Amino acid sequence: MAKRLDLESVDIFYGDFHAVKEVNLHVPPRSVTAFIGPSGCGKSTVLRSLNRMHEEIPGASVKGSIKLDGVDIYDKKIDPVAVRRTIGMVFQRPNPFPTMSIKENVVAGLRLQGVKNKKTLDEVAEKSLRGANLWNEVKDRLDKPGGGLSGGQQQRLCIARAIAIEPQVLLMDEPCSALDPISTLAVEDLIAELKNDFTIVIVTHNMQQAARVSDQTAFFSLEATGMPGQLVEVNSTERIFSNPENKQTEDYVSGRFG
Ligand SMILES: Nc1ncnc2c1ncn2[C@@H]1O[C@H](COP(=O)(O)OP(=O)(O)OP(=O)(O)O)[C@@H](O)[C@H]1O
Repeated sequence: MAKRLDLESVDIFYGDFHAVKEVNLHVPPRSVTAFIGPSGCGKSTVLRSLNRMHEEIPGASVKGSIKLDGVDIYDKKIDPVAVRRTIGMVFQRPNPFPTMSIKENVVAGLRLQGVKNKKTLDEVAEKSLRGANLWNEVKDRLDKPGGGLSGGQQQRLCIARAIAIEPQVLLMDEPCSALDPISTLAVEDLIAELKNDFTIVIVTHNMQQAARVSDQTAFFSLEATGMPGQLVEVNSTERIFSNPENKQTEDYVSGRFG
C-alpha cells in the first residue's frame, strides 16, 4: 500500500516569487522523512506540493517532476482530488469537525465517496481509531462531538480520519506543535507504528522530534530573505544528527544557526 515519492528538479512559485529551487529528493516507502530548517526556507511549501495542495493558492505553481511510484502526479491526465485521496495530510492544528460525532469525523471522507453501509462505516471507524491509538479512549463515546476531545486526542482523531480513506502517503505539517509533551509522545509513538503501512513525510521545528521519529532527514535553508529556499542535505537521520556532510547542516543541528 505504501508508495515511494521521487522529486526531480522541483521549483515552486507563489506568482512571481520563487519560493523553493531545485529540490531532488527520494522518499522510500514505509519510512519517515523529516523536513527541518529555519523559518521561511520552504518546508511547508514543498510538503504541500507533494499532494497538489500548493496549487489551491491563486497564482501558485510547481515546475519539475514529482512521481508517486513512477507516476507523475502533475500529469494533465491526473485528477488532483484523487492525488489528495492517495496522499493524505494532517495539519498543524487539530481540525476535527467540532460538532460532528467522533465516529462521523472518522468516516467523513468515506461518506463523501458515497459509502452508506452502516456495517462498513462502523468497521472502518473502529479500524482507523485503533490505527490511530485512540480506540480505547473513545470507544464508549463514539456518538459524542469530536470537539469534546483533548488537543492530543483531536490530533489522533484527525490522523484516524486521514487513514480511514487508506492513503498511500501521509503528510504531516508540524502535527505536534499545538500539543503538550504527553500528547506529543502519543503522536510520535503513533507515527512509529504508522510507518509499517504508510510512507510518511513530516515537517517539524523540533529537532529532537526529527531525530526520534524519522529514518531520513532533509535539511532546507535559504541564503537570504527573498531568495528561494533550497534542500541543503538529505541523509539518514543518524548521519544528519551525528556527522552531516554539509557545514551548514552541522551549524543548524548543533544550534549555531537558525
Ligand atoms: N500563500 C503564500 N503566498 C505567498 N508566499 C508564501 C505563501 N506561503 C508561503 N509563502 C512564502 O514562501 C516561503 C516559504 O514559506 P514556507 O511556509 O514554506 O516556509 P517554512 O519553512 O515552512 O516556514 P515555517 O517554518 O516558518 O513554517 C516564505 O518566503 C513564505 O513567505
